[in-house]
Amino acid sequence: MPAGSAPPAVHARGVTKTYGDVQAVRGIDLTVAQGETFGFLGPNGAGKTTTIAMLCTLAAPSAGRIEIAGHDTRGAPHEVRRAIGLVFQESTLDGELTAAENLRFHADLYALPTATLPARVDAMLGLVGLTERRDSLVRTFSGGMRRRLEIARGLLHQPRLLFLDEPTLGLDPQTRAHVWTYLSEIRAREETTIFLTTHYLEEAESCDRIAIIDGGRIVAEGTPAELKSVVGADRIELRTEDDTAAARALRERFGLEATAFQGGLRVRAEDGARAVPALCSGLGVLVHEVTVIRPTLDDVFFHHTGRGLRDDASPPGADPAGEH
Ligand SMILES: Nc1ncnc2c1ncn2[C@@H]1O[C@H](COP(=O)(O)OP(=O)(O)OP(=O)(O)O)[C@@H](O)[C@H]1O
Repeated sequence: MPAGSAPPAVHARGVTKTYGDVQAVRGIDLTVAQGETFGFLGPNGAGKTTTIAMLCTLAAPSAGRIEIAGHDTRGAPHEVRRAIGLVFQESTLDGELTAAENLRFHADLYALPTATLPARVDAMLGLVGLTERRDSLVRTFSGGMRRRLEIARGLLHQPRLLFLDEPTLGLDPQTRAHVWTYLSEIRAREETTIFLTTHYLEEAESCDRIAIIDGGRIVAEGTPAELKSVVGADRIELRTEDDTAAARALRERFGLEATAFQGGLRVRAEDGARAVPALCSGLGVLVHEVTVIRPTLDDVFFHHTGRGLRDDASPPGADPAGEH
Protein backbone atom coordinates (compact mmCIF):
# COMPACT_ATOMS: atom_id res chain seq x y z
CA MET A 1 0.00 0.00 0.00
CA PRO A 2 1.42 3.44 -0.88
CA ALA A 3 2.77 5.46 2.01
CA GLY A 4 0.17 7.57 3.75
CA SER A 5 -2.86 5.55 2.61
CA ALA A 6 -2.84 2.89 5.35
CA PRO A 7 -5.30 3.52 8.17
CA PRO A 8 -3.61 3.88 11.55
CA ALA A 9 -2.91 0.61 13.35
CA VAL A 10 -4.77 2.01 16.35
CA HIS A 11 -7.26 4.87 16.38
CA ALA A 12 -9.07 5.29 19.70
CA ARG A 13 -11.23 8.24 20.69
CA GLY A 14 -12.86 9.05 24.03
CA VAL A 15 -12.48 5.50 25.31
CA THR A 16 -13.65 4.82 28.85
CA LYS A 17 -14.09 1.66 30.89
CA THR A 18 -15.99 1.50 34.14
CA TYR A 19 -16.19 -1.51 36.45
CA GLY A 20 -18.95 -0.69 38.97
CA ASP A 21 -17.58 2.32 40.86
CA VAL A 22 -14.07 1.97 39.40
CA GLN A 23 -13.24 4.16 36.43
CA ALA A 24 -10.36 2.10 35.05
CA VAL A 25 -9.99 4.16 31.84
CA ARG A 26 -11.23 7.75 31.70
CA GLY A 27 -11.56 8.95 28.13
CA ILE A 28 -8.36 8.22 26.28
CA ASP A 29 -7.38 9.10 22.70
CA LEU A 30 -4.63 7.07 21.03
CA THR A 31 -3.28 6.97 17.50
CA VAL A 32 -0.58 4.52 16.49
CA ALA A 33 0.67 4.64 12.89
CA GLN A 34 1.29 1.48 10.87
CA GLY A 35 4.84 0.25 11.40
CA GLU A 36 5.44 2.13 14.64
CA THR A 37 6.78 0.58 17.81
CA PHE A 38 4.61 2.14 20.48
CA GLY A 39 5.34 1.88 24.20
CA PHE A 40 2.52 2.10 26.75
CA LEU A 41 3.80 2.94 30.23
CA GLY A 42 2.09 3.48 33.52
CA PRO A 43 2.21 2.57 37.20
CA ASN A 44 0.40 -0.54 38.40
CA GLY A 45 -3.36 -0.06 38.24
CA ALA A 46 -3.07 2.83 35.74
CA GLY A 47 -5.31 1.14 33.18
CA LYS A 48 -2.80 -0.43 30.75
CA THR A 49 -4.22 -3.95 30.75
CA THR A 50 -7.79 -2.68 30.54
CA THR A 51 -6.86 -0.49 27.56
CA ILE A 52 -5.10 -3.34 25.75
CA ALA A 53 -8.06 -5.63 26.46
CA MET A 54 -10.37 -3.10 24.77
CA LEU A 55 -8.03 -2.64 21.80
CA CYS A 56 -7.92 -6.44 21.37
CA THR A 57 -11.75 -6.83 21.59
CA LEU A 58 -11.40 -8.80 24.84
CA ALA A 59 -13.35 -6.10 26.72
CA ALA A 60 -16.00 -3.68 25.44
CA PRO A 61 -15.48 0.04 26.12
CA SER A 62 -18.13 1.70 28.30
CA ALA A 63 -17.91 4.65 25.90
CA GLY A 64 -15.83 5.77 22.95
CA ARG A 65 -14.73 4.22 19.70
CA ILE A 66 -11.76 2.09 18.67
CA GLU A 67 -10.58 1.20 15.18
CA ILE A 68 -7.78 -1.31 14.61
CA ALA A 69 -6.25 -1.17 11.12
CA GLY A 70 -9.46 0.56 10.02
CA HIS A 71 -11.85 -1.99 11.62
CA ASP A 72 -14.25 -1.01 14.39
CA THR A 73 -13.78 -3.22 17.48
CA ARG A 74 -17.53 -3.40 18.06
CA GLY A 75 -18.78 -3.58 14.48
CA ALA A 76 -16.06 -5.83 13.03
CA PRO A 77 -14.46 -7.80 15.89
CA HIS A 78 -13.50 -10.75 13.65
CA GLU A 79 -11.57 -8.50 11.26
CA VAL A 80 -9.87 -6.89 14.26
CA ARG A 81 -8.84 -10.29 15.64
CA ARG A 82 -7.36 -11.33 12.31
CA ALA A 83 -5.38 -8.08 12.22
CA ILE A 84 -3.78 -8.54 15.63
CA GLY A 85 -1.42 -10.93 17.40
CA LEU A 86 -1.27 -11.22 21.19
CA VAL A 87 1.59 -12.04 23.52
CA PHE A 88 0.39 -11.77 27.09
CA GLN A 89 2.21 -12.24 30.38
CA GLU A 90 0.69 -15.62 31.18
CA SER A 91 1.95 -18.33 28.90
CA THR A 92 -0.73 -20.22 27.00
CA LEU A 93 1.65 -22.64 25.30
CA ASP A 94 1.04 -26.36 25.71
CA GLY A 95 4.13 -27.88 27.35
CA GLU A 96 3.24 -31.37 26.13
CA LEU A 97 3.35 -30.29 22.49
CA THR A 98 6.47 -29.48 20.47
CA ALA A 99 7.25 -25.95 19.30
CA ALA A 100 6.01 -26.71 15.78
CA GLU A 101 2.86 -28.42 17.12
CA ASN A 102 2.03 -25.37 19.25
CA LEU A 103 2.22 -23.21 16.13
CA ARG A 104 0.13 -25.64 14.08
CA PHE A 105 -2.52 -25.70 16.81
CA HIS A 106 -2.70 -21.92 16.62
CA ALA A 107 -2.91 -22.12 12.81
CA ASP A 108 -5.96 -24.39 13.14
CA LEU A 109 -7.66 -21.83 15.38
CA TYR A 110 -7.12 -19.19 12.71
CA ALA A 111 -7.96 -21.61 9.86
CA LEU A 112 -4.75 -20.70 8.08
CA PRO A 113 -4.29 -22.22 4.60
CA THR A 114 -2.65 -25.66 5.00
CA ALA A 115 -0.67 -25.45 1.76
CA THR A 116 1.53 -22.58 2.93
CA LEU A 117 1.51 -23.47 6.62
CA PRO A 118 4.70 -25.61 6.90
CA ALA A 119 6.77 -22.85 5.28
CA ARG A 120 5.22 -20.21 7.52
CA VAL A 121 5.84 -22.29 10.67
CA ASP A 122 9.48 -22.77 9.65
CA ALA A 123 9.89 -19.07 8.82
CA MET A 124 8.51 -17.96 12.19
CA LEU A 125 10.61 -20.50 14.13
CA GLY A 126 13.63 -19.22 12.19
CA LEU A 127 12.74 -15.61 12.94
CA VAL A 128 12.90 -16.23 16.69
CA GLY A 129 15.91 -18.56 16.53
CA LEU A 130 14.10 -21.80 17.40
CA THR A 131 14.62 -23.82 14.21
CA GLU A 132 16.85 -26.33 16.02
CA ARG A 133 14.19 -26.89 18.68
CA ARG A 134 11.15 -27.17 16.41
CA ASP A 135 10.48 -30.79 17.49
CA SER A 136 11.33 -30.42 21.20
CA LEU A 137 8.57 -30.47 23.80
CA VAL A 138 7.89 -26.95 25.08
CA ARG A 139 8.10 -28.11 28.70
CA THR A 140 11.86 -28.45 28.16
CA PHE A 141 12.19 -24.78 27.08
CA SER A 142 13.68 -21.95 29.16
CA GLY A 143 11.55 -18.89 29.95
CA GLY A 144 13.22 -16.92 27.16
CA MET A 145 12.60 -19.66 24.59
CA ARG A 146 8.94 -19.85 25.57
CA ARG A 147 8.57 -16.10 25.20
CA ARG A 148 10.17 -16.24 21.76
CA LEU A 149 7.87 -19.08 20.74
CA GLU A 150 4.89 -17.03 21.90
CA ILE A 151 6.09 -14.16 19.74
CA ALA A 152 6.41 -16.55 16.77
CA ARG A 153 2.89 -17.80 17.45
CA GLY A 154 1.52 -14.26 17.74
CA LEU A 155 2.99 -13.52 14.30
CA LEU A 156 1.97 -16.75 12.56
CA HIS A 157 -1.17 -15.36 10.91
CA GLN A 158 0.74 -12.26 9.72
CA PRO A 159 -1.02 -9.72 11.93
CA ARG A 160 -0.60 -6.04 11.09
CA LEU A 161 -0.34 -5.27 14.80
CA LEU A 162 1.32 -7.26 17.59
CA PHE A 163 0.33 -6.53 21.21
CA LEU A 164 2.92 -7.47 23.81
CA ASP A 165 2.10 -7.09 27.50
CA GLU A 166 5.43 -6.90 29.39
CA PRO A 167 7.18 -9.14 26.84
CA THR A 168 10.43 -9.35 28.81
CA LEU A 169 9.19 -9.33 32.41
CA GLY A 170 11.03 -11.90 34.52
CA LEU A 171 13.73 -12.54 31.91
CA ASP A 172 17.42 -12.01 32.64
CA PRO A 173 19.12 -9.03 30.91
CA GLN A 174 20.77 -11.18 28.23
CA THR A 175 17.50 -12.84 27.30
CA ARG A 176 15.71 -9.49 27.29
CA ALA A 177 18.30 -8.24 24.81
CA HIS A 178 17.67 -11.34 22.64
CA VAL A 179 13.92 -10.74 22.62
CA TRP A 180 14.52 -7.14 21.51
CA THR A 181 16.80 -8.31 18.72
CA TYR A 182 13.99 -10.52 17.45
CA LEU A 183 11.44 -7.73 17.78
CA SER A 184 13.67 -5.46 15.66
CA GLU A 185 13.92 -8.15 13.00
CA ILE A 186 10.16 -8.59 13.05
CA ARG A 187 9.70 -4.87 12.48
CA ALA A 188 12.10 -4.94 9.59
CA ARG A 189 10.97 -8.18 7.94
CA GLU A 190 7.25 -8.37 8.66
CA GLU A 191 6.57 -4.62 8.89
CA THR A 192 4.49 -5.31 11.95
CA THR A 193 3.28 -2.52 14.20
CA ILE A 194 4.27 -3.27 17.79
CA PHE A 195 2.26 -2.07 20.80
CA LEU A 196 3.89 -3.00 24.08
CA THR A 197 3.82 -2.32 27.77
CA THR A 198 7.06 -2.42 29.71
CA HIS A 199 8.57 -1.49 33.03
CA TYR A 200 12.08 -1.23 31.58
CA LEU A 201 13.28 2.25 30.69
CA GLU A 202 15.80 1.12 28.14
CA GLU A 203 13.01 -0.73 26.33
CA ALA A 204 10.81 2.35 26.39
CA GLU A 205 13.75 4.28 24.91
CA SER A 206 13.73 1.89 21.95
CA CYS A 207 10.12 2.76 21.06
CA ASP A 208 9.30 5.23 18.29
CA ARG A 209 6.62 6.80 20.48
CA ILE A 210 5.41 6.42 24.03
CA ALA A 211 2.21 7.19 25.91
CA ILE A 212 2.16 7.41 29.70
CA ILE A 213 -1.13 6.51 31.37
CA ASP A 214 -1.88 7.36 34.99
CA GLY A 215 -5.20 7.06 36.79
CA GLY A 216 -6.91 6.01 33.55
CA ARG A 217 -5.79 9.11 31.60
CA ILE A 218 -3.01 9.65 29.08
CA VAL A 219 -0.77 12.21 30.78
CA ALA A 220 1.99 12.41 28.15
CA GLU A 221 2.59 11.21 24.62
CA GLY A 222 5.43 11.65 22.14
CA THR A 223 8.82 10.38 21.04
CA PRO A 224 11.27 9.65 23.87
CA ALA A 225 13.22 12.79 22.86
CA GLU A 226 10.08 14.98 22.84
CA LEU A 227 9.00 13.72 26.25
CA LYS A 228 12.44 14.32 27.73
CA SER A 229 12.67 17.83 26.31
CA VAL A 230 9.54 18.75 28.30
CA VAL A 231 11.18 17.78 31.58
CA GLY A 232 13.85 20.41 31.13
CA ALA A 233 17.49 21.06 30.78
CA ASP A 234 20.52 18.87 31.46
CA ARG A 235 22.04 18.76 34.95
CA ILE A 236 25.68 19.69 35.33
CA GLU A 237 27.44 18.58 38.50
CA LEU A 238 30.75 20.26 39.37
CA ARG A 239 33.36 19.55 42.01
CA THR A 240 35.60 22.57 42.44
CA GLU A 241 38.36 23.87 44.64
CA ASP A 242 36.08 26.57 46.09
CA ASP A 243 32.35 25.94 45.74
CA THR A 244 31.35 29.30 47.26
CA ALA A 245 33.40 31.24 44.71
CA ALA A 246 32.23 28.93 41.93
CA ALA A 247 28.55 29.40 42.85
CA ARG A 248 29.05 33.19 42.84
CA ALA A 249 30.75 33.09 39.44
CA LEU A 250 28.01 30.86 38.03
CA ARG A 251 25.41 33.38 39.14
CA GLU A 252 27.26 36.57 38.16
CA ARG A 253 28.95 35.45 34.91
CA PHE A 254 26.54 32.84 33.57
CA GLY A 255 23.21 33.67 35.22
CA LEU A 256 22.99 30.09 36.60
CA GLU A 257 21.70 29.37 40.12
CA ALA A 258 23.71 26.52 41.64
CA THR A 259 22.51 24.23 44.41
CA ALA A 260 24.87 22.36 46.70
CA PHE A 261 24.92 18.55 46.77
CA GLN A 262 27.26 16.00 48.40
CA GLY A 263 30.38 18.11 48.26
CA GLY A 264 29.64 19.67 44.87
CA LEU A 265 27.45 22.09 42.93
CA ARG A 266 24.59 21.34 40.61
CA VAL A 267 23.22 23.66 37.88
CA ARG A 268 20.73 23.18 35.08
CA ALA A 269 21.67 24.19 31.54
CA GLU A 270 20.38 23.55 28.03
CA ASP A 271 22.80 21.39 26.07
CA GLY A 272 25.04 20.79 29.09
CA ALA A 273 27.90 19.14 27.17
CA ARG A 274 28.37 22.30 25.08
CA ALA A 275 28.13 24.58 28.11
CA VAL A 276 30.88 22.80 30.05
CA PRO A 277 34.03 24.23 28.33
CA ALA A 278 32.82 27.83 28.77
CA LEU A 279 31.89 27.18 32.39
CA CYS A 280 35.25 25.62 33.21
CA SER A 281 37.32 28.36 31.59
CA GLY A 282 35.12 31.22 32.86
CA LEU A 283 34.67 30.27 36.52
CA GLY A 284 38.06 31.47 37.74
CA VAL A 285 38.14 28.49 40.13
CA LEU A 286 39.90 25.18 39.60
CA VAL A 287 37.36 22.54 38.52
CA HIS A 288 38.21 18.98 39.61
CA GLU A 289 35.33 17.04 38.09
CA VAL A 290 32.34 17.67 35.80
CA THR A 291 29.40 15.37 35.07
CA VAL A 292 26.60 16.13 32.60
CA ILE A 293 23.35 14.27 33.27
CA ARG A 294 20.69 14.24 30.57
CA PRO A 295 17.01 13.88 31.53
CA THR A 296 15.86 10.25 31.45
CA LEU A 297 12.47 8.72 30.80
CA ASP A 298 12.34 8.04 34.54
CA ASP A 299 12.48 11.83 35.06
CA VAL A 300 9.64 12.14 32.53
CA PHE A 301 7.62 9.47 34.29
CA PHE A 302 8.21 11.11 37.67
CA HIS A 303 7.30 14.53 36.27
CA HIS A 304 3.92 13.28 35.07
CA THR A 305 2.98 10.72 37.71
CA GLY A 306 4.90 11.73 40.85
CA ARG A 307 6.44 8.23 40.93
CA GLY A 308 9.43 6.44 39.48
CA LEU A 309 8.64 3.95 36.73
CA ARG A 310 9.50 0.99 38.95
CA ASP A 311 8.55 2.38 42.37
CA ASP A 312 5.42 0.30 42.56
CA ALA A 313 6.61 -2.76 40.66
CA SER A 314 8.13 -5.73 42.37
CA PRO A 315 11.61 -6.24 40.95
CA PRO A 316 11.40 -8.66 38.11
CA GLY A 317 13.06 -11.97 38.96
CA ALA A 318 15.63 -13.46 36.63
CA ASP A 319 14.64 -16.34 34.45
CA PRO A 320 15.98 -19.28 36.44
CA ALA A 321 16.26 -21.49 33.41
CA GLY A 322 18.40 -18.93 31.59
CA GLU A 323 18.80 -18.70 27.86
CA HIS A 324 21.92 -20.30 26.56
N1 LIG B 1 -12.49 -6.78 36.08
C1 LIG B 1 -12.31 -5.75 36.89
N2 LIG B 1 -13.21 -5.45 37.86
C2 LIG B 1 -13.04 -4.38 38.66
N3 LIG B 1 -11.99 -3.53 38.62
C3 LIG B 1 -11.06 -3.78 37.68
C4 LIG B 1 -11.15 -4.89 36.78
N4 LIG B 1 -10.07 -4.86 35.98
C5 LIG B 1 -9.33 -3.80 36.35
N5 LIG B 1 -9.93 -3.15 37.38
C6 LIG B 1 -9.41 -1.94 38.04
O1 LIG B 1 -9.15 -0.98 37.03
C7 LIG B 1 -7.97 -0.24 37.31
C8 LIG B 1 -6.99 -0.41 36.16
O2 LIG B 1 -6.51 -1.74 36.13
P1 LIG B 1 -5.53 -2.32 35.01
O3 LIG B 1 -5.34 -3.77 35.29
O4 LIG B 1 -6.02 -1.94 33.67
O5 LIG B 1 -4.19 -1.53 35.31
P2 LIG B 1 -2.72 -1.79 34.77
O6 LIG B 1 -2.17 -0.47 34.41
O7 LIG B 1 -2.73 -2.84 33.73
O8 LIG B 1 -1.96 -2.35 36.05
P3 LIG B 1 -0.82 -3.49 36.16
O9 LIG B 1 0.45 -2.85 35.71
O10 LIG B 1 -0.83 -3.76 37.64
O11 LIG B 1 -1.27 -4.67 35.35
C9 LIG B 1 -7.46 -0.76 38.64
O12 LIG B 1 -7.93 0.06 39.66
C10 LIG B 1 -8.08 -2.15 38.72
O13 LIG B 1 -8.23 -2.53 40.07
